[in-house]
Amino acid sequence: MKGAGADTCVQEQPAVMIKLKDVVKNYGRITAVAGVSFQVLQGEIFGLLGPNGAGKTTTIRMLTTLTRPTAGELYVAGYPVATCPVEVKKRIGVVPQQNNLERELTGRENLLLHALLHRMSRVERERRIEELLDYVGLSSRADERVQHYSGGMARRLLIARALLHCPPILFLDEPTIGLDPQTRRKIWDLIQLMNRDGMTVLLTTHYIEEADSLCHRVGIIDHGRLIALGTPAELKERLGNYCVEFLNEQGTERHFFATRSEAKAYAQSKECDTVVRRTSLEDVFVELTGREARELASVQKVIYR
Ligand SMILES: Nc1ncnc2c1ncn2[C@@H]1O[C@H](COP(=O)(O)OP(=O)(O)OP(=O)(O)O)[C@@H](O)[C@H]1O
Repeated sequence: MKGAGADTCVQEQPAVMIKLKDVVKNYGRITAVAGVSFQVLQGEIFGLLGPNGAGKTTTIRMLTTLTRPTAGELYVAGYPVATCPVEVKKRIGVVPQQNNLERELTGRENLLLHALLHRMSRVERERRIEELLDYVGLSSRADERVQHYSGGMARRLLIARALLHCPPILFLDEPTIGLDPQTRRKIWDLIQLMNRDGMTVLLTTHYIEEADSLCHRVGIIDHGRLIALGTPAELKERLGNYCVEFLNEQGTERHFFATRSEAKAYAQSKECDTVVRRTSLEDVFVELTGREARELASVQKVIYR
């Protein structure tokens, strides 16, 4: 017989905040998303990684009610996106890849405009705008026009705008693209801070090393298909935790091993110079997609006006 105490100690499962089931999106003859299924749990930072044109933005657009899927089901905060778009919109913040701030308005005015669209009361919006300007470090520049903002400042304002109505789920499409390393680090710190405050985060990125250290789980998407899903540690382990790397006539050759001693033994058997190192998430990405993430990041289009 179960004691009363046993019932009170049952651990609650974290809620599923984002769910996709067999989602397809066609644009005419182009299949942008080709049957993707995965879910994101409450409090997770989930990274969607993939080369250009893999289908990441399309996936975010469907989840955030901007594009309808051709087939499949999407749920956000427990609501079906197809039939409850208003309920979904109330519960999500979206940081788009493109800077769509009002350039002629100041940072504060941009936030005010968004607060009015969300029908926030005067008291609430005034409090929340000040709070968020402080949170993203823009209080002293809040009354300057956005056209004078740097790329990093604009990105921080986009994040503040997305958080204005206190959504429990945040979508960020390439939040650090085109930013210098210090600014990128600041944005990632901010994402971690928001996550510590309980927010569920789904983001896309080309900076694989950042996803490696920040995302609890990642999904790798290529040609519209999810080709790997797991924690960064799980994905690296599947490939082999140690890598032996050396140059041949065609370029860099990499071999993966479960243990350091196996990797070292292999390296010693080679006659050329070799490097033995821990496997990175970028190795997983390159092995699965056949493309170098660094090359992809360097050919990104400039997206800030
Ligand atoms: N509105 C559209 N009309 C036609 N084709 C589209 C449209 N939007 C996206 N596509 C195509 O769908 C595919 C997936 O595009 P998507 O923008 O989702 O990729 P992505 O992974 O976000 O790429 P990136 O890293 O470059 O942002 C691409 O082939 C793209 O050209």
